[in-house]
Amino acid sequence: MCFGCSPANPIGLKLKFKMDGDICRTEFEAGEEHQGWNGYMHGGLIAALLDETMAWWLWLKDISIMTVEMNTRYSIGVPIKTRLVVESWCEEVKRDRLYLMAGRIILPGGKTAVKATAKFMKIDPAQI
Ligand SMILES: CCCCCCCCCCCC(=O)SCCNC(=O)CCNC(=O)[C@H](O)C(C)(C)COP(=O)(O)OP(=O)(O)OC[C@H]1O[C@@H](n2cnc3c(N)ncnc32)[C@H](O)[C@@H]1OP(=O)(O)O
Repeated sequence: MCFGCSPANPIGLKLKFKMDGDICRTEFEAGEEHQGWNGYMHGGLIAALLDETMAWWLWLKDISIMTVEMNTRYSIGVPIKTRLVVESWCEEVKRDRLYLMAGRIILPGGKTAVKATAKFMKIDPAQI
C-alpha cells in the first residue's frame, strides 16, 4: 500500500501518473495536514512527491528500482491549497543499472519551486 500512489492508503498522497513524451507527470494539491510552516508544504513530503514521480518514470517502463540517493533544492516555498505540477525525466543510465533522474515542482504561473536529482538502482523485481 504505497504512501505515494496507492488509492487504498488512507493517509497516502494518492498520486496518479502519466507519461507525456519522455516526461512523467502528476498533479497534487497539499492540504493543511501536509504543512510544515503555516501555509507551506512540509519539505519531507515535497521530497516524497519528487521521489515518487522519479520512481514512476521508471515503473511506467517496467523497470524495478529503489532510490539510493537524492538531492533536493528548495527555491520557493510550496503553498498548500495550490495545484502543483510535478515532473520527472531521466538524464543518464550508467552500466545499465544506475538511473540518474531529475524532477521538479511547478507552481501555477510556471515558476519552478523545487528541483531534485536522484539515483535509482535497478533491482530484481522479486526483491519488492
Ligand atoms: C504497483 C506499482 C507500485 C509502484 C510503487 C512505487 C514506489 C516507489 C517508491 C519510491 C522509491 C523509494 O523511495 S525506494 C525506498 C528507499 N530506498 C531504499 O530503501 C533502498 C535501500 N537500498 C537497498 O536496498 C540496496 O542498496 C539496493 C538493493 C538498492 C542495492 O543493493 P545491492 O544490489 O547490494 O547493490 P550494491 O552492491 O550496494 O551496489 C551496486 C553497485 O552500485 C554502486 N552504488 C551503490 N549506491 C550508489 C550510489 N548511491 N551512487 C552511485 N553508485 C552506487 C555500488 O558501488 C556498486 O558498484 P560496483 O561494486 O558494482 O562497482
